[in-house]
Amino acid sequence: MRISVIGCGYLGAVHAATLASMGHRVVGIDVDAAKVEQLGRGAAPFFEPGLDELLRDGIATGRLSFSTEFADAARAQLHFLCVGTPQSKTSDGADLSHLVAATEALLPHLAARAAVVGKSTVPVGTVDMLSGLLSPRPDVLLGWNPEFLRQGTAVKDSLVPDRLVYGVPEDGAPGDGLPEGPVPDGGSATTSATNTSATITTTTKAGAAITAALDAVYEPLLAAGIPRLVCNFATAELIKSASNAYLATKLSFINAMAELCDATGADVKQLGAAMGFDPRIGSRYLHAGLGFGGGCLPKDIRSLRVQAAGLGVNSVDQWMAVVDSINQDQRSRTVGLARELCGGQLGGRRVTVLGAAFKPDTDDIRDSPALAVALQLASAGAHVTVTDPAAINNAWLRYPQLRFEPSTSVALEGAELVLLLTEWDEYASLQPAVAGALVRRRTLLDARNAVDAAVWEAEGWTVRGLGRGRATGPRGAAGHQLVPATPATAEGTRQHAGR
Ligand SMILES: NC(=O)c1ccc[n+]([C@@H]2O[C@H](COP(=O)([O-])OP(=O)(O)OC[C@H]3O[C@@H](n4cnc5c(N)ncnc54)[C@H](O)[C@@H]3O)[C@@H](O)[C@H]2O)c1
Ligand SMILES: O=c1ccn([C@@H]2O[C@H](COP(=O)(O)OP(=O)(O)O[C@H]3O[C@H](CO)[C@@H](O)[C@H](O)[C@H]3O)[C@@H](O)[C@H]2O)c(=O)[nH]1
Repeated sequence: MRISVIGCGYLGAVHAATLASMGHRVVGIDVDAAKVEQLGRGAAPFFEPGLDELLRDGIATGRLSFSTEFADAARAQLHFLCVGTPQSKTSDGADLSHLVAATEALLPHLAARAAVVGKSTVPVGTVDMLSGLLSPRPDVLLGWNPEFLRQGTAVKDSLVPDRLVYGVPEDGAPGDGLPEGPVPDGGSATTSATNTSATITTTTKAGAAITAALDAVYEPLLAAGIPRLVCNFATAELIKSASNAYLATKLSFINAMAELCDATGADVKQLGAAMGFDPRIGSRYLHAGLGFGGGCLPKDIRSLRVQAAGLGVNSVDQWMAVVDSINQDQRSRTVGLARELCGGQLGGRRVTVLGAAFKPDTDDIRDSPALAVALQLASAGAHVTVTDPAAINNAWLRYPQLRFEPSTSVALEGAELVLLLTEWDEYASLQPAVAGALVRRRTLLDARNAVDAAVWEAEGWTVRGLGRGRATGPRGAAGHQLVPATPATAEGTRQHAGR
């Protein structure tokens, strides 16, 4: 099928490349000329394992191209909207201006009976709003197909997703005005609902047509048995928001338990592992630490809050507020622990931060917990050096006030405190003896609970994690906590009493 992908960022570029790998002819459209130029050369404009190869293959076969011109999407039978829906600059809600702009720019170029399918994460009601924008073209199909890929594993997640969700028009809903005629790519107008028992059979003509079109797009995935659920627009919009809200809830739950572990001497790693053996709970997203960041979870739970509050659903509003607040607290708790490990005074201390990306295997620094902590340490007067295997350029462009160093070894030189804030493999597997020879004081705040503290302590390090009980230090040694330059602050004492 001829397909366009509008918006070629972390989601769209991967989506375009994987669709081309499935045999479709794909044109990616983006307003960012530099990004388009890079993608057109088969080079990913961001760090995503496996993407470069997929782009190169797609371009070499002639099936994949990129452009800044919406007119180049005119031959596509199906258009995927993948533009950003960031947090609004003026509220906690989602900024839908990119979606509106992209839809308006696409409108004059839509072929007869083309399909427009959104993948961006949106608040409930967005599809109805876009349907209004597309009303001059009642022949055009509209659907919503939320995406669940994770950065760092985006290629694999796209090629082997857990499920496919199709939001389609229901009886009488906007977008159900499909006139008589063929549907894109010769898809049948009857819905085949054999792929999953969870499929809701749609009876509307437009619903059947968009389902058939998406079935044609995802044919190899459906053939491999990937579950596919067909539902109305509101359900599709909410499935995505609810999924991210649940993941965020699980993370804030285990991080709240980590605080309880610190207050009681329990160990959150053992606690999470033991809980995870229960299949009703599951072990994933129970890794306690500095908390979640990125371009998705934080803004999506805030958007959900705003939606729920607007609808008078206070339970969800309050729930998300607590999840967000626990997550933010992990950052200030980490700064407080750093202060404590520096003897109550961060001013003038040489601190090395390992990690700038919001998680390993990406260069994305959107709402990065690591950088939020680094900034707080710097504003408290510490001399902070940040290192990261992939995200230094992005971080430096965004926060030129911080000092960045690409080499881990150089970054560690002379450090009085090391903070492990993004658990890249190369940090989790650092040799404590090697690192110990570089630093001034062997004190590690492992805010991702990534290293084996006992191994580090055996090399003379004082190691502190989140939720690992009380501070540990090398056996038989006095430890390496700094003597307070000035008495510990009231804030530090209050925050960390009982740990
Ligand atoms: N990043 C992920 O892992 C992921 C996963 C699932 C869903 N999502 C959702 O997908 C959407 C995109 O997220 P992202 O992380 O790829 O964002 P991103 O910022 O990396 O990419 C958005 C792209 O859209 C382009 N763009 C903006 N306005 C445009 C316009 N009018 N026309 C054409 N292109 C335009 C930007 O230049 C940018 O390249 C968001 O709604 C996000 O919540 C993201
Ligand atoms: O046990 C864990 C797992 C994750 N995290 C943190 O949680 C955040 C989010 O991680 P992850 O979900 O892997 O990253 P994303 O790429 O942001 O993916 C989420 O957001 C995407 C955009 O909506 C969705 O498509 C994905 O399904 C959803 O997992 C990161 O800061 C991680 O460090 C933890 O602290 N502990």
